[in-house]
Amino acid sequence: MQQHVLILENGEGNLELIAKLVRRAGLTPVGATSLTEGKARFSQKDAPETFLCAIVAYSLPDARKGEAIDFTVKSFIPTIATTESLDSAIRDKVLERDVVDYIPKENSQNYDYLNRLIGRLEKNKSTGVIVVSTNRVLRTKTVSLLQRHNFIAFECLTATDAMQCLSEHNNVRLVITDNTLPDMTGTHFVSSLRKAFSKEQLAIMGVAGGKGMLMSAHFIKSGANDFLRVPYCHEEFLCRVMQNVEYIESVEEIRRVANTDYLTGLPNRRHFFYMVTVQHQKLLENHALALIDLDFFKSINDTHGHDAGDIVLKAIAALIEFYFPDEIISRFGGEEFCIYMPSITLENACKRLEDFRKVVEAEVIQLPKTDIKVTCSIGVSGTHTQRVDKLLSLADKQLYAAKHDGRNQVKCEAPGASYQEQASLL
Ligand SMILES: Nc1nc2c(ncn2[C@@H]2O[C@H](COP(=O)(O)OP(=O)(O)OP(=O)(O)O)[C@@H](O)[C@H]2O)c(=O)[nH]1
Repeated sequence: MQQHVLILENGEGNLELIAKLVRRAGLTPVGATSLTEGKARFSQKDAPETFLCAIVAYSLPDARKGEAIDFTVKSFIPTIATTESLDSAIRDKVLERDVVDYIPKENSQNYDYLNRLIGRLEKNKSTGVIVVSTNRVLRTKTVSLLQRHNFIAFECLTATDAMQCLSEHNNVRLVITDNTLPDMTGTHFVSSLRKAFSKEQLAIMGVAGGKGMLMSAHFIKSGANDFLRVPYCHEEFLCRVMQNVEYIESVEEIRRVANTDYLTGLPNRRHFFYMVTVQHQKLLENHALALIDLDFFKSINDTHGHDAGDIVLKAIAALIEFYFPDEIISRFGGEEFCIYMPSITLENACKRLEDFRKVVEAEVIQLPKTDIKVTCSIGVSGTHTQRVDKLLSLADKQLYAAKHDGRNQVKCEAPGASYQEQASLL
């Protein structure tokens, strides 16, 4: 919804540079080089809500002392102020206004920070941060800074409340905790949090006042990712928060990429095994595993080209996702997919897979130059075993039989066959 960013910058050069960053973030810049022009451009838009934020120079030709910042703040647009240099007098004037942040445009790294900040403002809307402190002033100030950056901020007075809040909200990426809590010390709280969440799953930032130098080391040794002494500087606080949240997100992204098949977006083979073994530590008696393999896929590649083959694989993956939304699915590699159904009779599994085979057979897949249809062969095993690899090799045997008997069919192992009987056939 909020696709626009209002940019009020000094000169066309600065305006274009920042507009480029905004476009790179997938947003639409609405730019002006004076306050008068900016007001006119703003009034052409429907409402402040259509603006994700405004990036506004402290000094413009017709607004030399921050009047443009006052305008955007009063218009309820989250405002990022820019200044020509790091001047402490101007910094104070900027920060006394209710801005999201301010960026001195003195070097390229500051533009990099601005770039990250624009991206964060959108992402932060779904990112939770818990602030734990009995100090109302500290809590209120911290929450207000977080909200300026669009974070979802939760206030907690005790470690127990914070634990409860964490269990209720799976969007929390950072916990900021004071050291003096009614039910335990902050450092104890950190070490107990670490039993449930690793440093890569949840960032923790300790905050404490006083002059003692040991508190930061104490927090970090207890498992905190970071520490900040109060009263803290506005900019340092926001930089640290951003850095900690970005760290958690980078690890999440690396994990996501490592677990996902790049072409279809389905979980890959390695992640499939992880999900089956972790989510179903004890495999139930009634369960089934199916291997789905496209028929004559090589000839699709040979006839229509490799890109067309990719389109077919993506189409089949989308069908699997649609028809098996609650099962564990995976692209195993090449033109082979796997489905694990943790709680189903073999008979019902085979019925569902036969229905799916018919869906694939009927599906018309659009390629750039023509439409094609494909078929698939499916092997299913429902043997009661705790070993996924055994289940897989039994399903593979059925798949081999389906291919051998003419393809485009589902083969299920004999109902009630024991694992030993099936294994002896291998
Ligand atoms: N387009 C595309 N092709 C792939 C991909 N991965 C594997 N392939 C191709 O999939 C084809 C698999 O061929 P085969 O193993 O001979 O199987 P088939 O032609 O489907 O024959 P049957 O399984 O016996 O019905 C090979 O040509 C691979 O190059 C991929 O990611 N994209």
